[in-house]
Amino acid sequence: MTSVVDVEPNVNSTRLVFYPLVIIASCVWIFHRWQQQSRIYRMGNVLPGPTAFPLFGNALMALFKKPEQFIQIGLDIADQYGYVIRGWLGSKLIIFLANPEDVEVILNSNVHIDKASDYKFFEPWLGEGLLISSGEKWRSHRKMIAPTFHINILKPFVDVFNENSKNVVEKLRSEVGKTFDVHDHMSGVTVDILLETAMGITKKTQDKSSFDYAMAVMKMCDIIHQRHYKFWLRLDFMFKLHPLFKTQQKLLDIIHGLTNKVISLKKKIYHENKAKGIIPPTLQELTDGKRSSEVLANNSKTLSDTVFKGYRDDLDFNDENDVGEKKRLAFLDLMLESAQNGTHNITDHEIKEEVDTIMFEGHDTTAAGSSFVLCLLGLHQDVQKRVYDELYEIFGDSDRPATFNDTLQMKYPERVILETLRMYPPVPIIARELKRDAKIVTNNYTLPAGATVVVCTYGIHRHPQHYKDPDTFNPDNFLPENMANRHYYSYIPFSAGPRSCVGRKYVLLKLKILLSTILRNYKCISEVPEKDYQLKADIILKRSDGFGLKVEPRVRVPSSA
Ligand code: HEM
Repeated sequence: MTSVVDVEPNVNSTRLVFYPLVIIASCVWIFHRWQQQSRIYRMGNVLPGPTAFPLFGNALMALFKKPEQFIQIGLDIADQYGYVIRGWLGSKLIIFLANPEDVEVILNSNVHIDKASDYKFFEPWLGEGLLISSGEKWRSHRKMIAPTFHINILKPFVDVFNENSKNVVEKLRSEVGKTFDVHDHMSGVTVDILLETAMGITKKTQDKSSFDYAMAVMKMCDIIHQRHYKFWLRLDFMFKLHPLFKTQQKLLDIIHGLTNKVISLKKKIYHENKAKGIIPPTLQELTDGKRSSEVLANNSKTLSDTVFKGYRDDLDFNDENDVGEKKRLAFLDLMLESAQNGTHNITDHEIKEEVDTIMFEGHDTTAAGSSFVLCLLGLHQDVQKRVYDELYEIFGDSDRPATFNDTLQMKYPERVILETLRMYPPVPIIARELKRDAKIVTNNYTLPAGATVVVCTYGIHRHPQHYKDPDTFNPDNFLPENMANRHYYSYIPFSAGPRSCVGRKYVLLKLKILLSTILRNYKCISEVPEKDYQLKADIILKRSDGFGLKVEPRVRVPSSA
């Protein structure tokens, strides 16, 4: 028989568990009811999407999943629900869009330009640089930075691209006969080129601090990636308790230390030169040709200029006065000049934020894009042969560096680059936060203010409605006749509209020079079929199995010889 004394502790412990559970369940229920009344909840639930659970929404779908699984999960959900899908991350409404007409409504708007809160992980590094800023600050900085990517500013970079491409060719000699990860080389050369074109730090003037900087940029990218897919690191207070936080602080000291040092040095030189009467050309002069008698015919339009002509951004409109080669100035020099001569009101701190932004945006995206191109060419030998033959027609068996005009002749290599960015867009999604309701084309849905809109670039690029055999690598997708009836927003590797990528022309020019130099010197071989690529989509699309490649020195004869 149980005594009264034995029963009491059991009853007490049951109460201790039972009452808090009832209180928690009631709170969840009240919260859920309150949420159901809210405008965003009512409007969000009009949209199709998987069943959501109180408190968690659809967040549990991501539990215990690896970043490598996200793309397939996304594609499966899209198969089930279509072009517009709603998801709840707790009480946060996320709307995924994959219809180019809907995407145009968002990306081509001057209203829906605010970045989603997920970009906040960049803040300690990039501050309020162009990538994450919004409102008037973004508008005025964009106005200043877009012209620094004018074709006249980019042309003198051809030498930088050539020199650094030659360096990669030299480094690859030690890899002949091995399978190696080509991304390491693409990442290294990209940082070197950025150091020179963004800050004016040449290979000759590079010292230990620029090497440390390059390493720090690569490691910072990795930390930010981790914060995106490890959900416990997303919370600031958890991140601050993690050892990665201390590492981040050290890396930021290195990165900001160098940017600040270069800015003060450049400013000093600017003032010394000014005292001697040496005034550098203004951005306006560089782009409209006032300081040049050399005027080239404006025949430098490429395939990409046609592909992107429906974007309606501010990059094509500023190339009208194409006046030929000019003095080479880094982006930082141009910003300092604009600040010093009073054309733009920008502080040293803001210049630092913009230089850091260019270093980030220009690095991982380009390294991933170029690594994909080389692996795909290694796999599709027929395509590589065609690329090489076209290069042979331009360069013969010479070892001369590429000129800007050569890049205009590289038609098939350009199609290869565009097709690679279609199948493997380095930025696989773009996220915006709606500050106002947005009416889209599909079913006339109204997306409520407060929602996060995710543009599914990867999904759009792989949709059979826009590309026949979307999973087959086919550079001829970018033949004019095949592009003619395609919606402009069915190809958006660089985003589109007012917030499109300012580095678009820079990167296409750079990739043509880098890749052609490598291919003129090596034959690439890759044995991993595309179906075995383990695609990892966090911020930048990469292969978690690495970008394995083999190279063989090339005998410079046409492939038919
Ligand atoms: C293959 C290489 C590249 C790809 C695929 C790419 C793609 C993109 C995309 C999709 C965006 C929009 C991001 C968003 O709205 O969330 C963007 C923005 C941006 N990109 Fe790139 N990018 C590349 C290279 C570069 C380079 C080389 C630079 C600079 C040297 C650069 C500078 C920027 C900047 C500053 C922005 C922010 C523009 C703004 O918000 O106004 N990008 N890029």
